[in-house]
Amino acid sequence: MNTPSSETELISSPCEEDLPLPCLYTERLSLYYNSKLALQDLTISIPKGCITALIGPSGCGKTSFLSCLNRLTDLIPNCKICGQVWLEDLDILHPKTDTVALRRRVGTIFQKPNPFPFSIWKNIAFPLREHGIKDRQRIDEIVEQVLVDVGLWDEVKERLKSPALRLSGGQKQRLCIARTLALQPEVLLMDEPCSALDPITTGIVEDLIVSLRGKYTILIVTHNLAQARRIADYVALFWVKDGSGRLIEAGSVKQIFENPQQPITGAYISGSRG
Ligand SMILES: Nc1ncnc2c1ncn2[C@@H]1O[C@H](COP(=O)(O)OP(=O)(O)OP(=O)(O)O)[C@@H](O)[C@H]1O
Repeated sequence: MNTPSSETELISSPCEEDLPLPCLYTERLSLYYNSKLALQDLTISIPKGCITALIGPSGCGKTSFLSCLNRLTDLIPNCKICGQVWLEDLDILHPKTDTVALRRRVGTIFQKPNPFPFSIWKNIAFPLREHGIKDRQRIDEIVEQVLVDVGLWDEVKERLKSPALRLSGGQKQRLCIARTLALQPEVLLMDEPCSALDPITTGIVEDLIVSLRGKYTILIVTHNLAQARRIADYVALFWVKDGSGRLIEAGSVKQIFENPQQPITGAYISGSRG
């Protein structure tokens, strides 16, 4: 996994040679809100088919980084990005990049489950129809498949027409993941997907995320270091330095937790900083 080569004491991962091919790649990515530099010079490659956890204290730019990867930043007034962001051979920041197609390839799961105020079935059918899939039998097949994939089918198959808002928090989050999977993304951006869930439900959603490894490239923002250690293959630590968010260190989960190269990383994972 690449790390920035600027003067900040950043290093390359010793296991770089073993990394799977990158799916996403940023080079000297910086992000401003008005004149405030929120992310500075971030160079990283995200391995394909793996789970990469983004960790770091509040305000260090983890969510802002995710927003660059599917151009949600376009929707934020006075937000400006420079540098490069690639999804395989797609130049994400190119003005001609089709953001609707991009967001289909790069799906987002938010902290708070946000099902539509429709039935369980329609939560999945609606985006499919919006993307041109109109055949009822095909829609039914996809609804069943993605609900099976997220482990929800047996729990809801008798009540597909009942309101999604009546589901429990964990079921809602799994439905939101199913809704995203229905559009066959390549990348899943998950911004603290378990932070609104109790520990048992968190375990169910974590098992689901692990089951998606290999089929999707997953980036997960988490404040839960134990969760990062349990489920991630790779970890990237962000930190605020001189007022802007930086990438401090990125590497395999084993390296970051057992042999961190940077003093800040060691302090953060031991709980003495952050
Ligand atoms: N829309 C916005 N307008 C102005 N500043 C913003 C905006 N969104 C985020 N920021 C600022 O950018 C910095 C990075 O925020 P961001 O939400 O990306 O950090 P984070 O690491 O995800 O934090 P947390 O862990 O608390 O969610 C913070 O200083 C935040 O206040």
